[in-house]
Amino acid sequence: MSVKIQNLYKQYKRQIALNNISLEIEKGEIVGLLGPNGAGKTTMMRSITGSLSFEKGKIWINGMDNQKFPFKTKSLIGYLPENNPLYMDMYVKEYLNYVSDIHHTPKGKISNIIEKVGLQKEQSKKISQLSKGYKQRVGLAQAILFDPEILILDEPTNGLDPNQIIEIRQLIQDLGKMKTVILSTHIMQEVEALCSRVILLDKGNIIQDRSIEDFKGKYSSLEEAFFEYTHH
Ligand SMILES: Nc1ncnc2c1ncn2[C@@H]1O[C@H](COP(=O)(O)OP(=O)(O)OP(=O)(O)O)[C@@H](O)[C@H]1O
Repeated sequence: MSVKIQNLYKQYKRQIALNNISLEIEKGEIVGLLGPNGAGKTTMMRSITGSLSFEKGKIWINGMDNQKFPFKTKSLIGYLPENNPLYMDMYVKEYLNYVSDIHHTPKGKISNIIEKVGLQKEQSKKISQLSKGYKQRVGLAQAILFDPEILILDEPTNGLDPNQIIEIRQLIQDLGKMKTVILSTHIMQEVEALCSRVILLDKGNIIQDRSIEDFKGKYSSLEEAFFEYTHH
């Protein structure tokens, strides 16, 4: 099992963000993590990456408890956070060199990754000078640079133009052939194009966890299914 969560409970002051959720994700799955605003998606992703502490429950990454083995489990996960925090004053290559140092990755891999995410023409620019879509590509590059087994992507195509969306989706699809991917998005087309399974969170609870076909069920589209499951 790539990711296993048992009875995960997280509360921010009086706000329950995750209410005893449990799930298992197999190696090689591309799972769509859906839910209305405030459902708990980012909280769940940050808990898996080990960047957020939680009150109750356990998370295992490749069988290792992520609270007992924070360094080892972190080294298995590439994470593209929602707001894609980057060092704006750094140049693209300089930043990727820096990330590569942190993960002790061979420097030779950087040019390969730059090519993979389509940053060749922008690689000598300062990050602050890049368009939103290219900043997103730098975020993806840092997430995959150390070849993690698990990728957690929070709205990866947010802010990209239609051409870039197609390219990045293709990249995610390719990555999904070798890796476990957890993808949070509000774009149902993206879920349809990439995911085999959907996990739907609402108010901190998992209200659906099934194959994309079963999730769609009797509804005419994923949008309609989402609406029916979450509109109360
Ligand atoms: N640092 C925080 N302090 C207090 N409450 C928080 C904090 N972070 C999140 N929350 C609350 O926890 C709940 C879950 O938030 P979370 O960001 O995980 O939702 P989300 O599903 O990622 O939402 P979105 O789709 O809007 O990004 C929300 O009610 C949110 O207001």
